[in-house]
Amino acid sequence: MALRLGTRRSTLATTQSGLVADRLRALGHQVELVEITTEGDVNTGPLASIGGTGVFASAIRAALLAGEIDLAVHSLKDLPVAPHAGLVVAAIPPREDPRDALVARDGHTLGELPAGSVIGTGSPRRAAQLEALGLGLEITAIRGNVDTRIRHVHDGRCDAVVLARAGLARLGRTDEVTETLDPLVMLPAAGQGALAVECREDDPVRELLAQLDDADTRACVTAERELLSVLEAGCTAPLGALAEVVEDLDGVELSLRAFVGAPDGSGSLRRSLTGPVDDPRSLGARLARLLLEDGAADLVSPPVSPPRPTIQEPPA
Ligand SMILES: NCc1[nH]cc(CCC(=O)O)c1CC(=O)O
Repeated sequence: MALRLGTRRSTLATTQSGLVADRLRALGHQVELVEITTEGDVNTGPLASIGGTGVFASAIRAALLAGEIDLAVHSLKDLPVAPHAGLVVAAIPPREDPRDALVARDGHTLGELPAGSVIGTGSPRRAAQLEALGLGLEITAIRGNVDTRIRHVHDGRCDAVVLARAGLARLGRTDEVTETLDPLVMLPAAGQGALAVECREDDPVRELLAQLDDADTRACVTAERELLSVLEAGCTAPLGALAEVVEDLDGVELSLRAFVGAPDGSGSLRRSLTGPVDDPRSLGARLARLLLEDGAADLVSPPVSPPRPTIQEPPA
């Protein structure tokens, strides 16, 4: 019997699902794609107001638990960090380029865009990092699929947009990229560029899917997601995180860099640490604690002003 792979209908989702289906077919399995409509596809309001990026995953997870499909492919960055009861991420295949990319008018790089240029992004993380550069760029909120967002630049509605390079690569659109943003300037979302292959926890298909897992990618995204989870940043908070397997004088290590910004661009923090590749969780947690010690909590959720002391009326 063919494995039923549940996917969202967007071109990016079906392309990503197709990549995983092809890998499974190459291992000798039959796979059929089952299209599922999610709330995030139907509702075009700002993501934050319709439940965050988790809206993309929830309908698909329900179909998995109901036994309507056997596996699902998610963009890992859209998958909530909390484990889902009854489900397991059976494989994290090799990651695509995790960096963000600029698509700007006239082939411009970020540095070439004059002050006052309009940058379209619906991502608080991208907006906060653009603000932090202090270039006088104007951020305007946009949503929509990759094609729609690129069209905003060709239409002249935006001078530039920022997109995940991985999405553009999978769709064969990297020719639109005018600058791939160095992580020193723009840290990607935790898990960006990576896919998550999910199935039911007790399904034997789990073993088969595990063959698609890439150990280095899993270590990197585990560190990034642990950081996210400890910071309790939630899916729309301005947080960037990138882990990489690096080789230094001591041998192979995991390097983790993070950015936390205030939603209004009023402040930001960048920190980095390295740790052993075989303990990515500790690295993520350590960097999260360092950021918290240095004031990240005030950026992630600005402290509410303490209630004014009230004068107690003496009992009558
Ligand atoms: N939030 C939408 C989304 N989810 C995954 C990708 C791109 C692919 C990836 O990051 O793996 C995108 C588009 C984008 O951010 O430009």
